[in-house]
Order: sequence, then structure tokens, then C-alpha cells
Amino acid sequence: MLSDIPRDALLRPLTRNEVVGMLVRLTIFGAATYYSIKWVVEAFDPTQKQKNQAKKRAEQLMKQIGVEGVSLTEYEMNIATLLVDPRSIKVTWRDVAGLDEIISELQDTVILPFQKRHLFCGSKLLQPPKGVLLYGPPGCGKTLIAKATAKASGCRFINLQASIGRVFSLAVKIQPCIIFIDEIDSFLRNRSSMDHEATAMMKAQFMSLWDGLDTNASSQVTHTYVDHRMWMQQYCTHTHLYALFLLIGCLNQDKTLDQKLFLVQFQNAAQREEILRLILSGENLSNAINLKEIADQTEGYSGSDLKELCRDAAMYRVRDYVRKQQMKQIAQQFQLDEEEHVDSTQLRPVTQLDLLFGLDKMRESKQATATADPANLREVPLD
Ligand SMILES: Nc1ncnc2c1ncn2[C@@H]1O[C@H](COP(=O)(O)OP(=O)(O)OP(=O)(O)O)[C@@H](O)[C@H]1O
Repeated sequence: MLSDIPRDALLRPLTRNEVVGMLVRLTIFGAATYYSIKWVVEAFDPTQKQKNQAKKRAEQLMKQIGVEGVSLTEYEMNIATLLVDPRSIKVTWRDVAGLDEIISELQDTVILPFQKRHLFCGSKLLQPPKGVLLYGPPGCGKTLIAKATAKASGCRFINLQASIGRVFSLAVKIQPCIIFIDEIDSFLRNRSSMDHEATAMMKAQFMSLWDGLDTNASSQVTHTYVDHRMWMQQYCTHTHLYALFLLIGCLNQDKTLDQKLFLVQFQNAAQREEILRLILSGENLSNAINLKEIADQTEGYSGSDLKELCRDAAMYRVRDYVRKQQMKQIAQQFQLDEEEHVDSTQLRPVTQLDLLFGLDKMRESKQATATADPANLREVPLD
């Protein structure tokens, strides 16, 4: 074929027009190949439909929370579907009882820097913590606090089970943002014989992201001095559950900050009384209710235990109501005169006895759980 081209045409340098023409042809050919391959790959990808739906949902959510013009990778797009608009969070500080000290410290160190940025800009000492760690036994209010904090700060909120790298990169892009990881210990400890290495890698990745996020000086994300590895190790192996949330988008670029750690644990009797009062507020209570008596007898109970106790107590009057209605029907069938007038639409008030019954039931179920706990069984001597 080359023999068809005149020899002098092969030897002379190409003209400008020839070079431009060749470049145009190469560009068109390259683009056509790229889009054809992309089209074929997409056509054969069974997850494409879900991806498109996730993209749509993420775009909608981003718009709703006021983020526009940010380009996201496919992974970030998936995480973005977990975004929560703080206005849609129902929990407020008023839903948390007995934890006033923690709440007031959170308000000063976490909420204020978001709300009054200008006050914190000028001073290295006044920098807010980059991360906040809530830890403690289950059912004591960590999730409540995390949600109330997100609501009060007005931050974008990502509530996730476990997906790490992209979460951080998305959070950096849409900062300010709170990342909330509930029960992260179960993710960090969750292993099988197969995934030991993978878990270790994820753990390492999490640690490095948690530690630094970004070393870029122009980033609004900071390093801290606290050794989180120690915390992680300690709390991933020695406590059952904790929730964790990080703040991103703080103001400083300096390494002078500490991490804030809050122990959310079992409350004392006075705090338990406050929790009981909050849980029962809005209920029809008998005048003789004595919450102090219940609080004094519930040492070691979590907030969720107290809620369960109150729920049971409140149920007794529903059972009473149903029983009375049945008796009424029987009396009507036998055309007996009813001595007592029963209001057919109202439940009776919750009484102290209901609460004490609820307490008994709770004790029984706690005892049963303690006996069934394999950890306890292991400690029983075999001989
Ligand atoms: N301090 C509290 N004030 C009011 N209610 C509480 C409190 N602590 C717990 N509760 C009740 O118990 C429920 C569970 O609490 P929450 O989910 O916040 O616990 P948690 O500490 O996050 O537990 P876990 O570690 O299991 O996730 C709450 O929805 C609430 O009804």
C-alpha cells in the first residue's frame, strides 16, 4: 500500500492542514471508541438501574439540603442517599433527660462553633474539636444525643452503618457535616474467619481517616493529638456498644485540638427520676404517683429499660379497660344492672401499682436475660 504513495510525499514533512486533519480524525475516533465502550459496559451492567435511581435520589437530597454544583463519584453518590436533612430530625434536647452536663458541654464545644463561626476564627485556643466520641452501655441515650446535636447544629447529617472511605470524602465535599456511625464497634469487631484481613484493612483505613482526614493545608479539616487507636482498642474490646460522630468543617488548620470524649452511662437515682418524668410526661397519671420510689429501685437501669418499664405500666390500664368492656358486655347479655359506671372511651390513669408491676416484670426479664447470657454460662464451673 505504501508503494502507491509517491516517494517524495513520504519523505517531505506533513503540511499544517494534514496534521490538523489527522488530529481531528484521531479525536473523533477516540471519542467514538470511548462512548461505544461506555455504552456497551452500561448496557451489560445489571446494577445500572439501581445506580441511576441512587443518583436521582442523591441529587434530590442534595438539592433539598442546599448543596449544588458538587460533583460526586459513584460511591459518594451511594452514600449521599443516606443524607439526612437536619430539619427532618424529630429529636431535640428536650427529649434527653438526666444528661444536662453532657448536653451543655456539647452545646458549648460543638454547637456554638457552628452557629457563631466568627467568634472562633481568630484564636487557636478556641478551636472546636474535630471529633466527638460518645461511648457507654446500650440504651443510655447516645443515639438521642447524636440526633439532637445534629438537629441543633443544623448540620448535614450522614447516618450510616458501615462504609468508610467515601463517607469521609463526601463529608469533606459537603462540609459542614456530621457523620454518625451507630454501634461502630460491631462493624469494627465483625469478623469471620474469611475476612480477618479485610476487617483489619478497614479498621486501619478508618483509623487513618479518623486521625487525619486530610493533610492538605487548605482543607477545613483538622488533625488531632489524641491517640484514637488507644480508645478504639479499648472500647472495641471492652464495652458493648457506642455511637460515634465526627464533626467536619471546623474552622482551623492547626494541630492544636483534642478530641472530645463523652461517657454516656447509667444514671443516678435523681437522673433516673428525670428520665421517668420525661417518658411519662403527657400520660394521664394518678395523683399518688411517686417516681422517686421507682427511681430508687432501678439502680443500673438504662433509659431504654425505664422506657420499657413505663410502657408495660401503661399497658396494664389498657388491659383493665378491655377486661371491663368484656364484663360490661357479659352484664348486658344477662341484663344485670351495672353498679359501677364505666366510661367507655377513657383509659384510667397510670397508677403507682402499674409502675411497680412494670418494675417486677422488668426485673424478671433482666434476670432471665442474665441467666441466658452465654458470657455468664461460661463462668459457671463445670464440676
Ligand atoms: N437520657 C435519656 N433520656 C430520655 N430517654 C432516654 C435516655 N436514654 C435512653 N432513653 C430512651 O431509650 C431509648 C434508647 O436510647 P438510645 O438509642 O439513645 O440509646 P443508645 O445509648 O444509643 O443505645 P445503643 O448503644 O444501644 O445504640 C431512647 O429512644 C429513649 O426512649
